[in-house]
Parts: sequence; C-alpha cells; structure tokens
Amino acid sequence: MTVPKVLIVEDDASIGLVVSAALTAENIETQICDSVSARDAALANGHFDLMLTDVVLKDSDGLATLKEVMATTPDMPVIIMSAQNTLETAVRASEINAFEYFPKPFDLNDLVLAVKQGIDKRRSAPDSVTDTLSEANLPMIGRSVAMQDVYRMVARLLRNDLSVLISGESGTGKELVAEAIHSLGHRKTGPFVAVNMAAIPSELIEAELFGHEKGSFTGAVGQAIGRFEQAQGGTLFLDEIGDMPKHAQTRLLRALQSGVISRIGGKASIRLDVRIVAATNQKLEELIASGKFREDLFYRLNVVPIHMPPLRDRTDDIGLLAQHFLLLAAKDGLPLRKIDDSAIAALMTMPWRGNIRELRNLIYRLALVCREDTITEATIVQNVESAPESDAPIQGASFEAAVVQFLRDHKLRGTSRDKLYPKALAQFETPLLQHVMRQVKGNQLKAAALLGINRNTLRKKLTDYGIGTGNGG
Ligand SMILES: Nc1ncnc2c1ncn2[C@@H]1O[C@H](COP(=O)(O)OP(=O)(O)OP(=O)(O)O)[C@@H](O)[C@H]1O
Repeated sequence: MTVPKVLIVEDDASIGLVVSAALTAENIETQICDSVSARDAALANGHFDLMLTDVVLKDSDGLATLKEVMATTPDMPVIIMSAQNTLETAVRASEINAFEYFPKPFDLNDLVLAVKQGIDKRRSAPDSVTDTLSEANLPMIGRSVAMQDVYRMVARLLRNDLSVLISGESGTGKELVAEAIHSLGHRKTGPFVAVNMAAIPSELIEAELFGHEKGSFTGAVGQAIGRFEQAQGGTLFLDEIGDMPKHAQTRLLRALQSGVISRIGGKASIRLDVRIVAATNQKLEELIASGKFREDLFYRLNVVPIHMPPLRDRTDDIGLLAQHFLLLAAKDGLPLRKIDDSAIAALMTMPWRGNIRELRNLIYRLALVCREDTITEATIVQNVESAPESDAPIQGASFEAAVVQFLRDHKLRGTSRDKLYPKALAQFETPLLQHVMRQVKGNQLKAAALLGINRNTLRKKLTDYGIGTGNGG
C-alpha cells in the first residue's frame, strides 16, 4: 500500500511543524504550504489523500476559497483547523462538507486520529448547499472551549433530522441553539414552532400539540390544528420537556415511534415531517428515577444531547457578550455605551445564576443608568447589589407558617378581638411592597406593573404604610 500523503496549509510555522511531525510518526507523508496560492500550486501538481487547512491565511481566507478546491478534488477529505472559533466557522466548515473541524488549540492526538479516519474513509458526496452565511446575522456569541463543543455539534446537525435534547440551566441559550439548528439547517425554509410545556395547563397540552376535532372534549368548540401540524416541514421545539405530563409523554412517544399523529377525537392519520428539538433545565435522569418522566421517551429524544454550559463556567465569554448586548441595547434605542476592562473583570466575578439572560438584562440596565460614555467597575459597584439575593429557599418561611405565627402572637397579646384582617394584610403587604420597590429601584410604574395593581392603589398603600417612594417615581 502506498504511503498516504497529506497537504498541510498553515501559516503558523510551529503548528505546521508539530502537526507534520505527528503525522510523519504515523507513517504519513506531509507537505506544508503557508498560503492559498502555494496550496493551489501544490494541489495542481500532486495528489493528496487529505488536506489539513487553517482558515485565515496571509494572502486570503482559506475557507472562502475551499469550495473550488472541493469541487475539483471532491474525493479529498478536508480537515479545518481554526482560531476563528465562532459558530459561523463551524457552520461554514460543515457547509463545504469538511470532514472535521478543529478549533485551536486542539488536541494533537485527536487531530492525528481524525486524519487517519479521513484517509480511510472516502468523503461523502459533495454538498449542494451553496448559501453562504451572513456573518452579521449569527446570533450566538462566545468563543470559549465549552461553546466550541456546542458549535461543532450544531454544525453536525444541519443536514439531518436527528432528535436533539438540549440541557442546561435557565438562560444559558437553549432556545437560541434550537433556533440556530433550525435556521442554519436544511429545514430553514420551513416553520420553527416553539412550545413551552411549563406554560400550558397540563390538561390542554395534548390538544395543543396534536390538535383536536370539534366536540372532542368540553371546550373543543371547533377543529384546531396542533403544534405538530403547524411545524410540518420545519422544526418543533419542545421547551421545558421535563414539565410534560405523563399522559402527553405517552402520546408523544407514540407519535415519534410511528411518525404519524391523529388529532384528538379524530381518526385520520397525519404523517409527520417534523424535526424535534427538546430542551430541559431539569435533570431528566432524576425525573425518570422518581417516575415522572418516561425512560423510553428520554431515549427517543436524546439521540443527540447538547449541554449548554452555565455562564460561570465560561467567564471568558463575558467580555464579548457584554459588547454584543451593548450594541443590541443601542439598536433598541438606549444610549450607545462602551465598557472597559475593569468592568468586564468585575462582571467575571459574579455568580450569574440567571446566566446569559441575567447578563443581558444587567447590560441593558447599565446602558440606561450609566452617566458617562463608558461603563466602569464603579458603575457596576453602584448598580449591582454586593450580596445578590440568594435563590435558595428561605427555611420555614411559608405563608401558612407566618399566618399561624401571626395568630398565635395576637392571642398571646390578648388582642384577638382586634380587626385581624387589616392587621394581617399590613404585615403581609409591607415587606412585599418594600421588596418590590427595592427591586425596581423605586420606580412606581414598574412596581405597579410587577404587582399587577393600579398605580394609584400602590401610591396610597405606600403612603399608608409609610414606605419610602425612592427616586424613580
Ligand atoms: N451565546 C449567546 N449569544 C448571545 N445571546 C445569547 C446567547 N445565549 C443566550 N443568549 C440570549 O440570552 C437570553 C436567554 O437565552 P434562551 O432563551 O435561549 O435561554 P434558555 O436556556 O432557553 O432559557 P430558559 O430555560 O429559561 O427558557 C436570550 O435573550 C438569548 O438571545
């Protein structure tokens, strides 16, 4: 058997040498070139079993010119090594049907293994996708190692319909990933339909998903098309899947197994052409163990798992995200602010329990309240409570326990003939209003909206209870 030959296109001489040495040790012959023009000359003059290429080269974008290379040498697998660790690069690599994509820095052993696999395996048929992505419209920000794993997985999903289960804490970008899989993939011209299981009363979920015929249950006044049918030709995003009631899980499983559904109360079978992407911030394994989630459904959905890292585990993305949200805030009509390194360093130390959503909200708030052009550490210190309120449940603090204690106190003090109701109400409303007013920094309009009461009612209560009205009135 002839010795396989690999072309390495890399303008960082040390990387080129290291890769070349590792491949030579595996009995693979290599040739290194450091520009697109040298690459084209090498390809014109010789046969290579595989090409390894960097993206940004000194004379041109190696990726942009790759389509022509792949058209002329469709059997040669291409592996991309890139320091442009964005979703866009991963997707472009996938679009030109690259055999593999390695964000830098990569593990040399993994790279050598991929080269050997690439040489062994004839590359699959060239892809017809010719659309290039609009750089500006890619919504996912972050270049951390954890996000690169996500991008690589997303890129692998674009030309198939495998079911995807996205896990991760609230606000980590699960819905955004689901949208990226849809809008960058081959179903992009079809609909993207999102349903949040936690937002629909459990008895209505089946009708919501599968639709119903007229009169099939009390309240089914007319015929209704369900979300599955709405998503035909596209993607159905099932958010908070852990909240799906058991009966609906059974029906969903049947639909996924058979590929057909029928409306509730209907007989006709409707064949499905829908990709399923589900998401959860609960640990489904625990729900399975406690009997709340069907294990067989879990395996159906979890064909490709994607885990979204919490923001505190990828703090190196915080700078990029903060800049991104400042631009978004400006597009939304807020003043365009800059942010300096001291501020970013301060943000990197925060716990981010609400993940990217919390960061976005804070950046919008800072853009709004900052008096200077640039957000600094001082702006953050002034506007972020130093000890953020814990999300942990406060022990023994149920309403019921508080009411019982209140009644006992009154009895002990012999005031049980007093008007209990207004007294209890005052005890309950005072801390409620104080906390809400603090949360909205004294803005009565916001407080009224948050509480769902009229602003005049709020103002009267604040006066009655002697609660300071703050500065935001
Ligand atoms: N990588 C990212 N780049 C830019 N914006 C992001 C990124 N990830 C998330 N966001 C933004 O953060 C917010 C929360 O994201 P998203 O709704 O996708 O989170 P989620 O994990 O689905 O949350 P939940 O579980 O609460 O529904 C959205 O405004 C989204 O656009």
